[in-house]
Amino acid sequence: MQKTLRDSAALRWLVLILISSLLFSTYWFYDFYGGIKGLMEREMGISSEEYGRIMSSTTFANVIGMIILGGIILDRWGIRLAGLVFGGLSFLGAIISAAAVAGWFGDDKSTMLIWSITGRVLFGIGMEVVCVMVTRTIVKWFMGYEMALAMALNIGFGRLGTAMGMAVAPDLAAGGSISPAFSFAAILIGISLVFFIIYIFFDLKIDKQRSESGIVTEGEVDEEKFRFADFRKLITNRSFIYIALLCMVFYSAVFPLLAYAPDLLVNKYGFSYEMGSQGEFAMFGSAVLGTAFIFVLLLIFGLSFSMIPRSLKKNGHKLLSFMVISVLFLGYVYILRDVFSEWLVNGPKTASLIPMGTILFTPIFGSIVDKRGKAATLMMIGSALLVFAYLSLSVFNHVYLGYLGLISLGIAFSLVPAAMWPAVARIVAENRLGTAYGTMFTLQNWGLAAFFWGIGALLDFVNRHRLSDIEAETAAYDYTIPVLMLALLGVISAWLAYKLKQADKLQGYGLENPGITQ
Ligand SMILES: NCCCC[C@H](NC(=O)[C@@H](N)CCCCN)C(=O)O
Repeated sequence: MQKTLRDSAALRWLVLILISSLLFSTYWFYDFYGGIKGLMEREMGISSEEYGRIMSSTTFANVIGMIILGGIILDRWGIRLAGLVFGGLSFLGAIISAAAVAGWFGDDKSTMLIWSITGRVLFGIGMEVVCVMVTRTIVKWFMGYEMALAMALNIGFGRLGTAMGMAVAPDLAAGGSISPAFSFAAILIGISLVFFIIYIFFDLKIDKQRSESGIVTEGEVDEEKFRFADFRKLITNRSFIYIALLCMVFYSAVFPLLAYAPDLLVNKYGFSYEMGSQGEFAMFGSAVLGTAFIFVLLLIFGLSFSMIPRSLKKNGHKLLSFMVISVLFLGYVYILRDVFSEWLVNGPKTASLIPMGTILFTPIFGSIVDKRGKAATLMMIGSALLVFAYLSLSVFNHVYLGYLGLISLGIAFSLVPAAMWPAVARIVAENRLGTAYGTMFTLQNWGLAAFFWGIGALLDFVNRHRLSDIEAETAAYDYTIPVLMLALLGVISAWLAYKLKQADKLQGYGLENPGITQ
């Protein structure tokens, strides 16, 4: 068969980097609010419920079908045009939000609130369709190759955006105004759109090659009109129903919590919003140096290890690698103990370690799905871990159990997405993936709308007798009930993953089989 651009590994990964920049910037904008919740409340004069309303507004247009419409448009217009239009929409929404908090439309609370919500609504439509578009692009380039790993790395870029947004936003707002944090996040989206424009050249070229070699092209996909019968077939497919419901319930338990996690740590365990005595830059410097050091050691280890002849390695090499990597990791923690001791008492920085951890774990689990399969089982384990995480963070009060809860949450947040998104591409044909992901994201947005707002509203409600003390900073929010409510979502997720495994056995999509076929 004639080769196309996607048969070159280097080009596949380059394309992944180009399109993932959009995920990095839009996830940054989506999640950086969590790092400055307290500051936003003080500067804009809003309550927890109103903060929840702004976060929840990201989903307002999506709950009434905007992503499905976006997915259908994507399936008809193709990646290039849809990417530009919806990427541009997310940029516009971000600019409006930034202008709102800068007081461009007026500096009274209700004007700021209305325009912040307007910006988030537009941003929400754009970012979700961008996410569908990026996922479909990965399928186009990686199907039959390392698709789960590519999706996991792509999610890793997004998580890096989430983590950095949460961790850096308080520093950007440190001058006493939240406005720079908003402008910076909006500019990032603009820069990533430039990367997407570069990608368009590769997309044009591969489509030309695919049509020359008789493979179905974007153009042919576009010509196929969206048929309602396809949509009906999709939403009556048992495996698709379970995976879509799992997507809704699982993400409702995770994304909203991230928007409150820094505040939870500050209020429950007495963490702070400010950094300690050592100074940001000294700490940042030692973190970068320490990380560079560990990479050099790993490189030396990798190189010397690859020189050992195969016959000598046998089974001992796995144990040896594990031991060396553990020692290096402990050394890393030891060298950076000052950095960690300051970070682990800071709410936004500690919370940012959750998405940060997933950057490492999601590709590891993605690679396992590629090579060994077990996607449905991994989704069950991930959901069960969520239950443990939320019990630790709600009914118990010990800070070490809190850390353990955060680690479990990070692992769950890596396991389920790493297994879920490639699994959809097994259940649904490539030219209907836009509609399938769009449907899943719509359900997900229903859940997010309820829980982004619901946590804030419930928080205000269960703390209603001490709201004035909380405002005067003489009392703290009690997060027990809102987090316990999320543990229940974990139980439902585990059940849905189990039902998915059963449905797959009947329908034979092979979700438990390895993904690499070429
Ligand atoms: N290849 C990407 C697959 C989707 C990953 C998934 N993203 C979503 O669910 C988005 N609808 C919402 C993103 C919100 C960002 N905080 C994910 O796991 O991130």
